[in-house]
Amino acid sequence: MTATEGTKRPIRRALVSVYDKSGLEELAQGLHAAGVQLVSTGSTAAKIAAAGVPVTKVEELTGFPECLDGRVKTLHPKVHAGILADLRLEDHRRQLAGLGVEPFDLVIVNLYPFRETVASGATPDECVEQIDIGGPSMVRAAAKNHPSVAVVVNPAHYGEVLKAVADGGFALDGRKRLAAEAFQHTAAYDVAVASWFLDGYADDATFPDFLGATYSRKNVLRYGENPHQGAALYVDGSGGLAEAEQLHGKEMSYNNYTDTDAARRAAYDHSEPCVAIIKHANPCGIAVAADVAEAHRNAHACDPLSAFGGVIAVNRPVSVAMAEQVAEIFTEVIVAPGYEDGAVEILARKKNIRVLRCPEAPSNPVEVKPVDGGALLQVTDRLQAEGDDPAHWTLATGEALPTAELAELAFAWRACRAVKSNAILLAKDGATVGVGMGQVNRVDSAKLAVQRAGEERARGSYAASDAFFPFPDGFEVLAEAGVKAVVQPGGSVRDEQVVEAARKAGVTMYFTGTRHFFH
Ligand SMILES: NC(=O)c1ncn([C@@H]2O[C@H](COP(=O)(O)O)[C@@H](O)[C@H]2O)c1NC=O
Repeated sequence: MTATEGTKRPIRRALVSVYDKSGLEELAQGLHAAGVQLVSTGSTAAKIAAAGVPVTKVEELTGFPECLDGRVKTLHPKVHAGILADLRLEDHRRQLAGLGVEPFDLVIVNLYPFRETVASGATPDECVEQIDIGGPSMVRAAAKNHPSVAVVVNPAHYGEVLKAVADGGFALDGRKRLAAEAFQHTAAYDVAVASWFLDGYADDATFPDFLGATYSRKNVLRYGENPHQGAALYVDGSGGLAEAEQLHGKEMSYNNYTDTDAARRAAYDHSEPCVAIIKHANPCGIAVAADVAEAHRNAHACDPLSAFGGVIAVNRPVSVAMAEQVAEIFTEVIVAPGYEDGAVEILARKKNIRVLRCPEAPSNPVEVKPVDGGALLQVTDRLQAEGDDPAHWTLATGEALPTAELAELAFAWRACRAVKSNAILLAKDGATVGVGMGQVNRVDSAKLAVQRAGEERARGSYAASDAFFPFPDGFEVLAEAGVKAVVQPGGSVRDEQVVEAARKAGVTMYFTGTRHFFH
């Protein structure tokens, strides 16, 4: 560190203009007690004065009234020259003196609550009024001029400010840190405003011209997908898994997050109580039932070998009965919208299981996937297509299924979506019994599903294929195993051959007209 970097700049004059007035009185009193002169805007100044602290109003400084409903308050050369003068330069100091402008050493600003106003459902005009103009201008000016000025955008730092003032001011590294935070603050603010414009005003809003997203680091993870990869978790402020409350267990790992995300995606695809058990982003079991304990038993029974060390997601609160079952099985993570009284304590008998509460269902309307040099944006697949409703399926061959059996096939279809392509899934009694995932041809996925189910469970099961059968061979594997019915999108140039194979085998086949690749 050079002498200049270590040298503190004393704070004698501060500009304070804050929307969020928490901690303001204590701050103003502390600054005043340390001999700092305060200059402030409208209601900030009023609150400071009410706390018994002398304060100069910005309009007294500028000689120009705050006007246009607050659209112009601090946008004045007397304010901005006072913030932007590089006090290391003799020439800037001389110019300020000539202009009769006094410099600011400290700028404390926080902005109009634009995002909160949008979230409240306010009208476009009300939202526009909450686009702060003067605030970001001061923040950016002060942050640019961090060699001379300290800028504070977060009331959580007021204690640190008072301490620094008492200690002779901030050193350069402290001012730089505050400046970086200030630019992050205004950047995130501008992204929110820019994104809102696209949503509200652009005609092709689904695929905006500009894709802006800002994240703040929540925590650094031990490592990434592999131990030689560094990793950290970032949040976008919308809640969800990234901000789930951890009620017990070891720190979440990178792979825990990706598997938990996949598990929640699978569990929330069903409206009945559902449990999904995931390993390496693929299901080792998904089941729906009258209650979560039964759903868990059935999901676990699908593939108990693979469920060892799995990640469990539930779309309902975890009951005590379910917690007792889970506590018997080595489980990496369990995530649910809530837990019955006593359930967490039961789960916590195992030291390492990570117990998460995440009240909201997954809700991202779009998915962004990075690719080299850019990103792909797509509308999230939420089983929202017409073909996801059995009422819209086409009977390709065989006897139409009675309602209860059609529901079995519909469960298989919905569950199949959670399986990495190529996906073949066998289900019985509202539970998966055999899952074939991630193969580069559909025949192998079918073989895997049948092999995992075993002869007995495969016979009479209901099968789903995430995409059409390009040839009859994949279907024939299922027919030989004795499946009762198959649902698949249809649409292959060889559909006729596939349907003919089903007809010959006496297997009912439905077409959905909808595909659910998942990569
Ligand atoms: N227009 C301006 O010149 C201006 N200067 C500061 N502000 C904002 O006004 C707020 C503080 O105003 P008040 O002290 O009246 O509560 C702050 O959030 C600050 O960011 C302004 N408001 C909006 O742009």
